[in-house]
Amino acid sequence: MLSVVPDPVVVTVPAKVNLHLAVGDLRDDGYHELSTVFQALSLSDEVSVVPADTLTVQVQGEGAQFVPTDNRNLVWRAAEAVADRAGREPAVKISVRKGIPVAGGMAGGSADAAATLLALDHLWGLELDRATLHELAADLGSDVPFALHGGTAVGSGRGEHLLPVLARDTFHWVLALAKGGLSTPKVFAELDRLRAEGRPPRAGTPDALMQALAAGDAATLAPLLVNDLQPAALSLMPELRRTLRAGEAAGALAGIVSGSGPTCAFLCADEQSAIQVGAELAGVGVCRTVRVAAGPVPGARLADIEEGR
Ligand SMILES: C[C@@](CO)(OP(=O)(O)O)[C@H](O)COP(=O)(O)OP(=O)(O)OC[C@H]1O[C@@H](n2ccc(N)nc2=O)[C@H](O)[C@@H]1O
Ligand SMILES: Nc1ncnc2c1ncn2[C@@H]1O[C@H](COP(=O)(O)OP(=O)(O)O)[C@@H](O)[C@H]1O
Repeated sequence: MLSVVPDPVVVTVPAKVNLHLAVGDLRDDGYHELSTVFQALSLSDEVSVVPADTLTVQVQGEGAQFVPTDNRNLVWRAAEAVADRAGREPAVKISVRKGIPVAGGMAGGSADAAATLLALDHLWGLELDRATLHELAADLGSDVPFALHGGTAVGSGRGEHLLPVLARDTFHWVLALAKGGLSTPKVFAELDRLRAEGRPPRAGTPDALMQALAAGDAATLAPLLVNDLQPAALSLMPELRRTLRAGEAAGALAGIVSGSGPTCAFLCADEQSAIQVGAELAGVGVCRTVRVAAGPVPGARLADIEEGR
């Protein structure tokens, strides 16, 4: 008898950069109150799911050797959460192809979790509504709802309450991927330590930044990029100062640490400039590798299997 191997459900999901990241005080639940503007970038992971006897996870691609394949992987937890909601066993094989740097401040694990929610919803024909997917996402991590959402959005609370932001046109970025990673909780803890010593200053409101986004004006946007976690990331990884200086010297409009770092994101005037900045930055040895990306792009979405493969 012929056994039919079902087609996998494949979802692509973008990385994010925080254009504005204002970190409030530590809350009783161990999280910091955030006010952030996220933008989804054209650097993505791909998550495939296929029915299997038991839940397994495999990871390949960029930094795969640093990613756990057991229940510490966010895709594992996402699968259990959807299965629980559907009242069934999480009997699937999940394959993750990483393009987003691991522990890079670009929310790769969160992206994979969001992709898994969408993929299993489709595989199991659940037709969960957006609100349910969002609720499952927020339970998995602060950045997971944005990975579902994509585009450009303001996040509040832990980052899980989202409102879309109008961004005209496309912005062009160069990403400098670092040699190691930074742990998100350690970077927040370092910020608390620096603040206890009375430094550094806190970001204000993102009103002017939102106007620059609506106008699609990269030159106006550049000096408004701000990240309260940057001093903490630089304190833990001082060599990032050189990376930031090198990107600006290469012609970027501005450079910023992405989220909790250590990836540095450089906003460029246009695509041509991004290609030039990327090439120059790659040549000066201040990072492991560079990527050119554009944003905003949509959130997690089913890959078009007919056309794509
Ligand atoms: C900093 C940001 C900015 O977008 O992203 P990354 O740069 O890590 O990608 C996020 O807030 C990270 O979100 P995410 O990586 O999902 O974090 P979570 O799993 O929810 O939290 C991990 C840990 O980080 C700290 N944490 C996280 C979010 C927050 N608002 N306050 C915190 O203090 C807490 O110690 C928490 O236990
Ligand atoms: N699917 C996943 N992809 C990447 N990292 C994951 C994943 N699941 C769990 N992790 C763990 O989460 C940590 C943070 O990863 P990641 O989401 O890539 O970075 P960040 O929180 O800086 O945006 C990693 O060091 C890894 O151990």
